[in-house]
Amino acid sequence: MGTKTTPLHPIERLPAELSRPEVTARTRNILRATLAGQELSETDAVHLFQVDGADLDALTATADEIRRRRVGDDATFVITRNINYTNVCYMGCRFCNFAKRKDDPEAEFFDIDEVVRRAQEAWDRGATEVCIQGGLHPNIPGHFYRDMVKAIKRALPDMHIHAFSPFEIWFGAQKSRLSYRDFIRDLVDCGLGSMPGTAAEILDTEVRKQLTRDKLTTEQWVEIITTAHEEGLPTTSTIMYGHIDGPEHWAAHIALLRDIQKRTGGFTEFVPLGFIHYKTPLFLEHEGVRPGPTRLEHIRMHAVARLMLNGWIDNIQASWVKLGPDLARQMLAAGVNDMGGTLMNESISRAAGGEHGQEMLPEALASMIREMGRRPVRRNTLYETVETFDEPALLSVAGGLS
Ligand SMILES: C[S@@+](CC[C@H](N)C(=O)[O-])C[C@H]1O[C@@H](n2cnc3c(N)ncnc32)[C@H](O)[C@@H]1O
Ligand SMILES: Nc1c(NC[C@H](O)[C@H](O)[C@H](O)CO)[nH]c(=O)[nH]c1=O
Ligand SMILES: N[C@@H](Cc1ccc(O)cc1)C(=O)O
Ligand code: SF4
Repeated sequence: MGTKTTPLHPIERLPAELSRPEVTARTRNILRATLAGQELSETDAVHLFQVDGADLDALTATADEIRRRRVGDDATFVITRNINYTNVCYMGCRFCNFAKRKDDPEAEFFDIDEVVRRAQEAWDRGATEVCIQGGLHPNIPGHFYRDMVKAIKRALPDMHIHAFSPFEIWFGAQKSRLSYRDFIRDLVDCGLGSMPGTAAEILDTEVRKQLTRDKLTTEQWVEIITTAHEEGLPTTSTIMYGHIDGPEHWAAHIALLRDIQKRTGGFTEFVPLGFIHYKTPLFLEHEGVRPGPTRLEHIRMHAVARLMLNGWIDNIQASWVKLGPDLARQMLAAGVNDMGGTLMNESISRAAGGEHGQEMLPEALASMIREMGRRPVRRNTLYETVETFDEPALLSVAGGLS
């Protein structure tokens, strides 16, 4: 773990967009240095997070080129089902409208049989993964997490269980009176396959104080993620952006993820999660909170992440449930090589007013990928190929993004 991965496509190619006279010298120099293999600094990332026009075209073309060199033209997705076993939660994150109180008519709690039933249904529909996350329900006993993992594995030994954010790990460890390490080790022994790197939001103390009362601190998030990686448990990495945050926070957040990856090598991917604002207390009750990222901010986030994480995290995922299918597809030209999962069910974005549905069928994801001139590949959670789609790619590669 922690070793730089070797590029798949070492062929050098300078994107034509870099030579256009309208591109500013600063942007051109940063992008050339990055293409030559130099690490993108936080300061330069902050600059790139704000570029427009020809500079933005040069940024996306560079991200696209680095994507091609690192992972080629395949674009992946996974058949997975979200199981949000409870929405009962008292942590009071202001950006979250998923959480409900116990006596709320919309409060939900699935017992373990129901979780297994949903996993079985997913398996019967071709899923290789279940993505399990939930609220921090005060009545959950510490052994609930291990019982759930064991019950799914008993019924479906080959199902990959991608479950429990660092915040749920914090909660479960506390309830079980175990250290993070012992709690995680036990879950791995029971069959946990990987963890979502959610609860990251913006890894900055000041921003976190405003987003949420009691959420895990930056230091605790890093400690739990690092412990998981040390125990051989891979995790994803995420950022939730477009509310009270800005370019400095984004650059520092991704630099922190890069530092962790240099030490552990445990991140499978980076997933930018645009803030869905509509029904959230954060947006409705506070002045000056932005209504999620703009289209250009989405493009810059995926592109700059590709550049900053070059050589360290090869998979940059677009979340269709946050972006919508149209924008998610466009991200494939801005550094993205993964379209995430089919999901089957989705409650978190929907509760916040998200309008992009609950499920994307494999055929729909594959045709989005083909429309961008790329080859669809169904993967498992660990990015191993499960199925390739051999129809010839359409030649109509979409043009510039800005
Ligand atoms: C809802 S929580 C579930 C797991 C656990 N309760 C936790 O907080 O880690 C999972 C993640 O959903 C994301 N999320 C919640 N509300 C959101 C919103 N309005 N827009 C975008 N992402 C959101 C956050 O990144 C959060 O960490
Ligand atoms: N489950 C949600 C995802 N992505 C999860 C991925 O599909 C998959 O579990 C991961 O790629 C594992 O490798 N993204 C969202 O924005 N919302 C979800 O609910
Ligand atoms: N994409 C995350 C999971 C996730 C789930 C729900 C969300 O609202 C956001 C993200 C992961 O696989 O690690
Ligand atoms: S983000 Fe997670 S911890 Fe925070 S309120 Fe929502 S469900 Fe609870």
